[in-house]
Amino acid sequence: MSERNNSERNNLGFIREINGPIVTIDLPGIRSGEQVKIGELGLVGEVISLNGREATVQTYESTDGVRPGEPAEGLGWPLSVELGPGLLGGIFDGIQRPLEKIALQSGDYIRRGLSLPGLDREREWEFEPNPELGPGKQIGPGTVLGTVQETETVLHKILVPPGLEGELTELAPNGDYAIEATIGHLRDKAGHSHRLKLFHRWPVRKPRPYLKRDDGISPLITGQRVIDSFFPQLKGGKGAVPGPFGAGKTVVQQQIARWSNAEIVIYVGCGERGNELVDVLETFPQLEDPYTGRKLMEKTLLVANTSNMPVVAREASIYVGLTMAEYYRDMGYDVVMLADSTSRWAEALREVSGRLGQMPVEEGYPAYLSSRLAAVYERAGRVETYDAGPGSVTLIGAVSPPGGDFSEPVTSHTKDIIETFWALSKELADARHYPSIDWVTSFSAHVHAAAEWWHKEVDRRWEARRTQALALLARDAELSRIVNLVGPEALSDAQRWQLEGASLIKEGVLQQSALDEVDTFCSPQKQFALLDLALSIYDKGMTLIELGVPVSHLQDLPQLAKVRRCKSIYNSDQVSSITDLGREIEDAFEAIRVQYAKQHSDD
Ligand SMILES: Nc1ncnc2c1ncn2[C@@H]1O[C@H](COP(=O)(O)OP(=O)(O)OP(=O)(O)O)[C@@H](O)[C@H]1O
Repeated sequence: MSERNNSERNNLGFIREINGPIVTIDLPGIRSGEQVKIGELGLVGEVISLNGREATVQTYESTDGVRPGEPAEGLGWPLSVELGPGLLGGIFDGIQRPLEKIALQSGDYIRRGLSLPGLDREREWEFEPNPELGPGKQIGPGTVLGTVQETETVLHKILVPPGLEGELTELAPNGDYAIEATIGHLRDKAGHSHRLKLFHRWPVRKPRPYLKRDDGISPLITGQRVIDSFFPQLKGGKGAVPGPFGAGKTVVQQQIARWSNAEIVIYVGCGERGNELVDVLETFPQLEDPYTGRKLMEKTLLVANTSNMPVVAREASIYVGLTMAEYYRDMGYDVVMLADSTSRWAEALREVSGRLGQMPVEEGYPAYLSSRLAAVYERAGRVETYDAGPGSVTLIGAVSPPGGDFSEPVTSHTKDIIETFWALSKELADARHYPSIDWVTSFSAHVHAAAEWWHKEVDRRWEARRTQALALLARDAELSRIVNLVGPEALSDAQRWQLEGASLIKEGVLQQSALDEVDTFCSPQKQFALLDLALSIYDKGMTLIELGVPVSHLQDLPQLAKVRRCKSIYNSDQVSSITDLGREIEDAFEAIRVQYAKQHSDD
């Protein structure tokens, strides 16, 4: 794996056969998973299978024009990324080449074989050594050697790379250092000295180690009501956003990137259509971090496959993103990684497997689709790091099922793996009900765990209220079917009030416009206040209806319209105004009750 090994080997061979992005090479001593350079152009590739000295390579750049007989070179290490300061704010391609630098060197179209390191070699960073360390201290993987202020808002911890352990013999003083400068020395058990730098490399397909899994509970608050209050996600959880074309996947992901309480955001655009990617690349740098007022990119990095990279390159980009996510997790940060979309990633698997002549199982996908998907999601989690407290990677994958059919293999396997499923619905999107997360087909395995947090931090009735709202929505679906069959006249007053209650939940709580300045974010306290408001009105109204008050008396109340608009009238700091409105309506209901009782006694 080390560069030293590489120079000791004769690592030159030649190309035998080319089958699109799959290239067979003849190279004695090559290892499985090794990174290779293919052809005169030096295209980037990775060995995916070995048969003696013959290796099958998956290339991440187009092999057009490359011929058998051209050279193939083994680099001696697996496909790896560079981890150190300078990642945040960056836009990388699927193999961590910095896209902006590439554009400067080779224009908008990436010249094939272009080899550029992920991290800037020139830039200097002010390193502040860890005051608790000094010569003679025993250090190991993940020990925090010191810090670098990577962006205005993110302090980058410089970690001892996994695999290194021993005695610190020297640690550099405070000062400005480029990433390749030596900032310390470590002597291992065998007496070998290792140089420590501000960065290290890590193979993308190997999950980074940590001390242990951590089962602490902390919800990822996204500020989106249908997510937080109905289908909550915990930090370190695995989620999926499946949705048909145009149902709002991008907006959901952007809202999470922007508003969630994650400290680092990694967005991997693995092979969505070119124009969408352009949209992301243009939008993200404009977004502001509402918590700091600074650019969102200060805590964000983007990985984007460019359209001139072959489909198989999408396969690597998820691992590239995940490795960087784990790296920030190891610094003790809560990271959210958005993968857009895992369907396109799976298509890359399908293409490679087809070219390798493997037996397709479902719709052309290989038998290992589900285990690969599971292995990707397995890298999410909340962990206890070696030296930086708890950290987490929350992985949220968008899924774009062809024709919106959720029974297709990628969606159905994903559903078995993840813990939160935010299913976008075409019907809701067509009705302009946003976010179009369908409350019938979506689910969260985190509800009880999240309830602990909600009950402690917000209100102990949270879980009961959530259950009641979902039951009312289910009742609404049943009643709507009856109305469609026999018309609204067939409904009793109580049933009509149930429809009214469900509509208050849908319009007053579930619908949330990302474009509304006030409503784009909703604090947990405001979320609960809105939910409680809608349900309290429903409960009180039902009591009156049971006493015989006609439903129209209640439906005519002018305050109900305000309940529907409340979400965009009051911001998250004005929760008491929402409770006041609740009281006002309660008084109005009481007046109706008194009047009704009086009428009855007069009769
Ligand atoms: N929460 C929201 N608030 C307001 N408008 C929304 C919301 N979600 C989606 N929209 C509207 O729906 C449009 C389509 O959303 P979006 O681009 O996210 O769809 P998509 O599912 O990502 O599409 P694709 O299938 O092309 O990836 C947006 O441009 C916006 O007008």
